Amino acid sequence: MTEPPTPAHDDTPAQPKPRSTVRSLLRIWPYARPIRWYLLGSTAAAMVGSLAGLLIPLVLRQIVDGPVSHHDAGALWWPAVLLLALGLGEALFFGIRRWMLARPLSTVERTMRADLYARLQRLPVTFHDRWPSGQLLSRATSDMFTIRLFLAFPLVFLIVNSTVFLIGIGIMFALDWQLAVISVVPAVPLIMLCSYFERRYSAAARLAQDQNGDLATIVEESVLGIRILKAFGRHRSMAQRFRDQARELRGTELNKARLLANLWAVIVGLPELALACALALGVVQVAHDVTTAGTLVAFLSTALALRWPVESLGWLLAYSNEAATATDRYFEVMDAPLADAEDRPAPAGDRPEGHDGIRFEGVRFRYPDAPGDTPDLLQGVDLHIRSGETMALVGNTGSGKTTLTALLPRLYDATSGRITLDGTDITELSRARLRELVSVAFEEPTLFSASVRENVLMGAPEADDEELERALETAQALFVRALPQGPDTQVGEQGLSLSGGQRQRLALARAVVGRPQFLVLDDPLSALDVHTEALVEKALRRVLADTTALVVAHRPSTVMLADRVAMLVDGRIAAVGTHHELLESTPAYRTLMSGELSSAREGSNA
Ligand SMILES: Nc1ncnc2c1ncn2[C@@H]1O[C@H](COP(=O)(O)OP(=O)(O)OP(=O)(O)O)[C@@H](O)[C@H]1O
Repeated sequence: MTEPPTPAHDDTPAQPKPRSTVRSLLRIWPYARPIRWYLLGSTAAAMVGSLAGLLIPLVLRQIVDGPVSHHDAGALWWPAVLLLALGLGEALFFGIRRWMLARPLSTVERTMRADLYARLQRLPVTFHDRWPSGQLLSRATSDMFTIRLFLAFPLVFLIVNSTVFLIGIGIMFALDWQLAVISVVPAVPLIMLCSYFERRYSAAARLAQDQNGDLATIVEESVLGIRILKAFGRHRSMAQRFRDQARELRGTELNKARLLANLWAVIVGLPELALACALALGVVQVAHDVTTAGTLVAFLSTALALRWPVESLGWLLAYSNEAATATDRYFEVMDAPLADAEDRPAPAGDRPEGHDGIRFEGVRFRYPDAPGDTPDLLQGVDLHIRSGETMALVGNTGSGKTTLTALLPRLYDATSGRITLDGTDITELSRARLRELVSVAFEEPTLFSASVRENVLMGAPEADDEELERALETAQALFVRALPQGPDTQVGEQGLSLSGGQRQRLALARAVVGRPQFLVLDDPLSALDVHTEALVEKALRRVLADTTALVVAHRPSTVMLADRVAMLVDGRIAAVGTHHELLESTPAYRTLMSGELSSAREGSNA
């Protein structure tokens, strides 16, 4: 099993902690509360149906001690009609129980799932960095299903069956206390066994559900990365990984089945043994006229009617346990802390004043799961990007350029130091406001299963067609016009496949459509051919003229878009200046640029 929750971080528990099944299940109550009357009605219907079934043995006693022992066939009519009515009543009320709950339960499931999705959207990137997507997927699907099923069956039947069991035992004591004592003796070992089983089963259930999540992660990764897997001929090894994971899950499921089978054997076996003893004693009692044959029949029928409540106990306990585990897994996500400012109301006057541009002051950063013995990735970055200026950010691979740009829209929060936009600390802005001000285009352009228009207008939902057109023009994404339905063509996973360069241009259009005050571009032209790159650069210059921008650059052509260049070395800004100044003054910059130049040349020669 991969460790969905990583121990080092506080928003994910290291290992499933020992927990109380009841306490876990109680957490579903806020969701179940709106349908409490349906739950109550359904429980009442099941109770009436079960009690109708429990009355049948008493009618049998009347039949045996009356018409049967008196050989009076005529007197059989009414008891027979009563038996039929009780049978039909039992069936009818069980039907009502099912019918009452179906719709309300699907509402509970929908609400819980919607809340989970909303939470996932609000949780910080650090959370998503450490949780495999399959784990989240299985929480949103199979765990939700388990919880719904718990509310539909085990919850209702744990209440109904326990009540029916107690009433049935009461009837048995009323019929014959000696036989009843013999019948209830197995209850003591049964209770002890159930508590032992509960502990073992709960650990196995948790393991199985986590392994299910891991399996979902493998499926998801192989589907998303199918091209890479095929290109590198790795589909067999991936299939082997899947088989290994599936085998582990199978082992855990078999262990669960074994535990359940053992419990079931005892739950069924012990009462049968007790019943056999009661039957033997009952026959002796009837032979000595201590009790009537009708009473013995009624006693045995009641004992047999209680078989289902007792036998179902194992299944109900097992299922309740799985539901408790599913609830724990659900709330692990719901309880994960949101980023600080998410919960903070936006302060009044939520708008930076002045024209100070972007300032990084002593900014330090390390990823929460970075090994303890490694130095901070950013070790005190000081950088001032003047208002209206475009600053290129260069540095070796892995030096932290992307990370530094991710701090601006607060995808991650700086460990210390501060970042200001026109003089306002970004932590004092609401995230919504911050993300209106700062627009980003990442190196990996992600498109969603939606139309081109929807994908681009994510950057400014209220923008009109004219602005959309302008953004597409700026990003040299006019290929959109030639798509089957123009900007309304579906793209992304469920739609038309676009080339890397086309996707990158749409991502760029998304970043510029809202004419943002601050623009962050992470190597925005890396997937473009030389000709398109020149066209995009030309249009981009116009956009950059009106905004304050930080552009991660790997190629000299991208560096040329900028007014000045900052060089990131060992977590600090080692040099700032124009491209030509740095070429003259900074040997490391010269090396970096000549490296990039030669690799660019190699690339274009290839
Ligand atoms: N989400 C993450 N969690 C932990 N470590 C990360 C994460 N993202 C990046 N890193 C690490 O941080 C370091 C810097 O990564 P970053 O992507 O910022 O570098 P970069 O300068 O943009 O590199 P490149 O030029 O190759 O794009 C790398 O060592 C990387 O392994």
